[in-house]
Amino acid sequence: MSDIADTTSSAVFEDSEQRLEQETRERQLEEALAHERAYVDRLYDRLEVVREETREKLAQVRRDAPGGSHQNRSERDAYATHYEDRLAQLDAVDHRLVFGRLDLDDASTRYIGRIGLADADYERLMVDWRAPEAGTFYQATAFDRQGVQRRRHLILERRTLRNIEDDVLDPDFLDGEEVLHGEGALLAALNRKRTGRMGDIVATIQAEQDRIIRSELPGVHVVQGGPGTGKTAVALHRAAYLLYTNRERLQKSGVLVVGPSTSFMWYIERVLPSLGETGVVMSSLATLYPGIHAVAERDVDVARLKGSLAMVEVVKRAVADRQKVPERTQRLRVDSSTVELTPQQVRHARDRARATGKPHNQARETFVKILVGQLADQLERQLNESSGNDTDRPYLVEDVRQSRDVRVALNLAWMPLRAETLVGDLFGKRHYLTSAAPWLEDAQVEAMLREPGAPFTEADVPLLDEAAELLGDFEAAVGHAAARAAAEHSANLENATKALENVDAQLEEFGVNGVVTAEMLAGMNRTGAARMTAAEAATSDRTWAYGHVVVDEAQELSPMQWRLLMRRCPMKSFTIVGDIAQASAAAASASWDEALEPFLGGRFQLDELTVNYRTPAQISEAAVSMARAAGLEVSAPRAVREGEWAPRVVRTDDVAAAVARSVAEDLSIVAGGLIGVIAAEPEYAAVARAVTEAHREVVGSSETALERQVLVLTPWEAKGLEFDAVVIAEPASVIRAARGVVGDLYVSMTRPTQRLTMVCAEEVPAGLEEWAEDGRA
Ligand SMILES: Nc1ncnc2c1ncn2[C@@H]1O[C@H](COP(=O)(O)OP(=O)(O)OP(=O)(O)O)[C@@H](O)[C@H]1O
Repeated sequence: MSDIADTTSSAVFEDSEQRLEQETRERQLEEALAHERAYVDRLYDRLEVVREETREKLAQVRRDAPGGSHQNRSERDAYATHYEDRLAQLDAVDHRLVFGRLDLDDASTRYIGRIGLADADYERLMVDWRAPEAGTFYQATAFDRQGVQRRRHLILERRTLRNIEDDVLDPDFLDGEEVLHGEGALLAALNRKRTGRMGDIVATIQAEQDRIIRSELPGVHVVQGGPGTGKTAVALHRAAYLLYTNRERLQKSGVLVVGPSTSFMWYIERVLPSLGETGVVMSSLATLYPGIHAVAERDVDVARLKGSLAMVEVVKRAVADRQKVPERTQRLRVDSSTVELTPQQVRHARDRARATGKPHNQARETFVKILVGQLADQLERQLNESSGNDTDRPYLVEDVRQSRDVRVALNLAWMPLRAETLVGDLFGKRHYLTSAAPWLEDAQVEAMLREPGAPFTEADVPLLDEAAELLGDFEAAVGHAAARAAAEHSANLENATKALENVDAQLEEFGVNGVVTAEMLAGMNRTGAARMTAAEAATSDRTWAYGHVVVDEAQELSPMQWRLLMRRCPMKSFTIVGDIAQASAAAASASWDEALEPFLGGRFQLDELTVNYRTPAQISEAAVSMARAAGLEVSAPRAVREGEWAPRVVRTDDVAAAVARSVAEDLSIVAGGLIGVIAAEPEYAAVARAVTEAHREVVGSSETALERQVLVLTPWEAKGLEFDAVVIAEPASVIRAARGVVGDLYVSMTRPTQRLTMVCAEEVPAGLEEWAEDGRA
């Protein structure tokens, strides 16, 4: 009895002790929250002041009367551009402005946020996450404190501080205080419902990711990592980091971010603006050639052929084929006379033009000049013989140039060409293709040929680029309008340079040099009132040399696509992220060495990411089991979350209907979450119809609207994306559509953050048997 009484009283005692501890913790948390809220308010007040000052300066610039010299106008434009960009940046960082605080060994504190802020007396209030002093926020650990005693995560929702989360690295720091814990900043971020748009991860970048983000600029960094390891997030944050640390250089030359598809670019397009970086060019593989929006290449054999480096020679031959020597001597009328053009003359002129080493359209000038000169000689001789008088040579040359017969003959031999015409003809007219690629088998020729005028495909894009390199500038070759524009541009450039000499000194007060370059100003002048950023200028210029290129889902690139990208960045400064195991494009390489060797030799640095932040462990396990059963080598990253739901394999006779039912279930379970329905070609139409009929108001696709709660996508479109729940229609068919390779199914299975359902009428793919349930009616 007394034992029981003892136990009870000690339990009561423990209970009250625990309650006391709990109360102390809550009080300390409230006090800390109150303190931090006051600081957060101070930061927002300061942001508002800086914003107001910038607005005022912009208004002032705009108030200045229009007119004045060209140089004055350029100067004003430069200021206006700068203030507009600064305002856009200040607006962009408003949401969750600050997210960290460090307490350091020297008893100082340091707040970490999206930008740096100082008060009116230049006292630092907040450090930009990219500044060297912010590095320890991501890197310090209990084993390697780097002078950090406590790292505090400030968890904001828009402007409001909701919670704090402490990592105490030095136990002495606590001095009787409790460690304050919330859900955990990382888990809170990972458990958030997906919106369909990727968000930034500045507040919770993990140490292995931070090391890659902050690595030095030069050279090529390849980041290999399994699904969900944050490759995309890391690549985009690295772009923001590089823009911050190499602002002067990269703002002038620009940064290009390349991803596989339009849906993927749409998914990631808000990350950099949310980090205050707007001047980055984003392009899918379909839009890398200015002015062309290519369609998918449906035939995998054709994609493989067009992606191979053998195409370099094919394009070269296709251009050479357009420099033709006629079989017979031609008689050409020039006014009332007739001159003769022999095949030997044409061959000789062609060889000399080729020997200039200039591109086709520019070498043509040499070709034309030689032949016009020779024909003028003939004409001169004839006229001198008949009249006995000397004729005026310049007039004769002009007569020859103007002769219709001469123009036709020279054009037939060496026509100025656009890349679009060359590549369009190459696949539109059999004789061009068989002449340029005599090694092709008949079936390959048949597969590559298409209706003349058919749209260009993604696999054509590098060929267009290759052709454009060999052909040179078409406009300059055919008309003088372009030459005039170029002269005007160079005059603008001169004015702009002068204007900038004045502007630069004054812009330094922002600590930003070369925000607007002479090139940009000249570009602005070119487009009249419309202002043009380096990014905009770069987008329309195929020959633009970017300062850095980020390639995402890089495992998909064909050798020809790599060749194009290398041309876009002659400095060879790249961040390349991908997962070789996820490759599905026909012309993709089997390893990073194989992909990059032809362009870089072995000169690249390979880093690896090892933690999966997206897919719960249970779902990852099923995906890895399926991949390994099919013999696909996958790196299986460690999942940070266990997950609430096991993956389901539902057996059915009616795939489309069962998919629609699963979507209904997911809609009710992950209420408000995002649902991805993934179907390969054969099922796609029926599935899209069934899902749309059942959930009309919330369904979208890449063809209709991506901003919907339920998206129906092909495996290719789903690449790189993520959803709260994923329903895969007929996995066996996804494998078949990828010609038996399970990479696409593996990618599709690793898209969910919470739930995965696979609906099968056919056989359940090997490795997934243990998850199969019989849902047949
Ligand atoms: N440090 C982090 N903090 C918070 N979220 C993170 C972190 N790292 C990654 N994530 C989240 O994990 C998810 C997966 O990241 P991401 O899409 O970059 O991975 P990935 O490696 O490119 O994936 P995949 O190759 O499968 O397309 C995203 O929602 C991303 O925001």
